[in-house]
Amino acid sequence: MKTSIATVSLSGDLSEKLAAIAQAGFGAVEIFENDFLAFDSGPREVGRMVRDAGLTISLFQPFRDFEGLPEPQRAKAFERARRKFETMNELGTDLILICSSVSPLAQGGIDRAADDLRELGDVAKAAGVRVGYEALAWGRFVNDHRDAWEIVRRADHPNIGLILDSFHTLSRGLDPASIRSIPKDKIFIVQMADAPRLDLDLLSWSRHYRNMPGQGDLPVADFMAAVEATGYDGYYSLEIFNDQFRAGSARQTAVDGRRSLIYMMDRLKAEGRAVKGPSEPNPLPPPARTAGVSFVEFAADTFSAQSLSKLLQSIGFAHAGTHRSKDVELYAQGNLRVVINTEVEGFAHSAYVVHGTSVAALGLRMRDASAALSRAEGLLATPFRQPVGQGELELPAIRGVGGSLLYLVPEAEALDRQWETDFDLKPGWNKHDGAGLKAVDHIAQTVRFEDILSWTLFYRSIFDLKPLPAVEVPDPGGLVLSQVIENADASLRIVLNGSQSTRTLSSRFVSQFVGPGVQHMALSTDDIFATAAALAANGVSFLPIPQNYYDDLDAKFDLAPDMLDAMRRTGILYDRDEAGDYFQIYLKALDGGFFIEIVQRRAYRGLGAANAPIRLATQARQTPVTIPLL
Ligand SMILES: O=C(O)c1ccc(O)c(O)c1
Ligand SMILES: [Mg+2]
Repeated sequence: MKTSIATVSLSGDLSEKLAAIAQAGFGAVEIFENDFLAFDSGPREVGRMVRDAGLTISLFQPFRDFEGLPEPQRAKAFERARRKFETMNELGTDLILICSSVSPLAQGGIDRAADDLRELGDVAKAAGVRVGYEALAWGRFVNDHRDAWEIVRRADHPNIGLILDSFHTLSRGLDPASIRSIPKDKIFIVQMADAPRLDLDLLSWSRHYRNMPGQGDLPVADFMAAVEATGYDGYYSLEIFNDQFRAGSARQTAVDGRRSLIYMMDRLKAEGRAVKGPSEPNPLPPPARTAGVSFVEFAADTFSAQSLSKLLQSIGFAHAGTHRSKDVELYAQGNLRVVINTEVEGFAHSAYVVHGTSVAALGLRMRDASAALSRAEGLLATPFRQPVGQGELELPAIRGVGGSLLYLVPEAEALDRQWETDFDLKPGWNKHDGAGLKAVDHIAQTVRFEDILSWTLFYRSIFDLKPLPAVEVPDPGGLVLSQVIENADASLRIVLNGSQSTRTLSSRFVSQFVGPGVQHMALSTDDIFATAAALAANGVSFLPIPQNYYDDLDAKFDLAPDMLDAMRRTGILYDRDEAGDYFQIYLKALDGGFFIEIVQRRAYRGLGAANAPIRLATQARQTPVTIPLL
């Protein structure tokens, strides 16, 4: 697959954009005219910069309001085109995009437009360039790729072809199947973009909310499959107008872009809907199958390690063993494994120095860890390795949120063998029921608001995880966007939270405390009342929940008075869906904002979103605005 991206998709000036695009492994770049005009080097030098970066210019664009003009504007438009063709020669590109006219002066008519393009084809031929015609979804007369194709067909000129853009086709609900019969040689380039479903006018939707294929709700895979059916073997070029991407990291956006194209093409190949060229690399292993969280690793110093250890023991964990060669302690309860790493070198130490006491790594139980690693690498994840002692287990790992690690733990190693290899373990260490906590129900990672789409794509492309519809949760300091991603049996649920307001607990966690990373983990029990009682006996205190909340619960649900009373006294929250019910209780947050939640679910599918505003308001009342030392 030949990949390209438009400069308009990224932040920065032209040289920053080119560096990011080359670094992410694209073969080509669309030069957006404004990026060129605003840059202070001439076309020859820009062309050289592009080639020095190892890139080709796939397209120069856009050229607006060309077709259907009356004289004298028509002659002027031809003259303007001639000038641009000269610039293209200096830049070193042979393809320009003309988007369908929005000019109030333009006149309609398929033949009139075809005549204009045929005549322009001769000018283009003389200049050694080609012209691609694209239907803007809001074009005055031409706003459907089928009409654009008919114009190109009637123009019948070798230097005039069609440009397809998934957004323009799919935003108008046009059936991409109509692309299948277009001869591939007449498709000069294919532009790709997805978008969330929004009830907006087409132009605003397109100019602000496009996103990477796989990040939105449009049927981009069907569009791409239709293009593949023509035998097209040119560039897939991302053209993403997005306010967040314009403000974000160019390098990250570029990597996300390449990841999205690799992911889409891999999906099509797996479904037998893509043409496999002889030069195509081997397909990736299928989406990596997950089976839950196998362990959670904290980075700490010796001081914070003591408080963490106390906290873990107060919620029923037992100290299970000590690493044979490293300053790492293991705690266990049920199927839960938590390690505290106080090494003064290596990865966990760097994590501690940068983030303070925090979750530095998650172990994910994988059905096939080595296949998972090669899929992750194929999707541009950063692998991580560090030296292990002799005879110690080396687990494949990749970088995740905030530079933390995701260890890919082979299922067979996950519960016991991993620890038996590297740790001196206490007898019966893995038979400890403690307070009845069994497993990780979900892990919540707080990220910068602008990065939610990026991490969602990361998880869903590499793993067998699917995003649920994102929800907005009110915090007293502003709204928090919450995106759940889970596997089919919900044995792994990851929540990504991010907020545009600086005053929410989420934003404060990212900007004042840990940075992007795990803000809370929810542990499951089969009897939340017994677990809460055991914890209370150990001196654990819970987040106090307002009485108003319980009065409302009483009004909403038919709960046994005794149970409601016990919930009221303890601070247990409740929710119900069609499938079953859900109980939650929160421990008070640590200084850095990290907290533990305990849940009991009976077939319930969600994460208690209805209760989140109550919890956030209570936490906000409890969280000092000062910056504690970690
Ligand atoms: O928003 C626009 O005007 C615009 C311009 C050029 C394109 O290729 C496009 O898809 C949209
Ligand atoms: Mg376009």
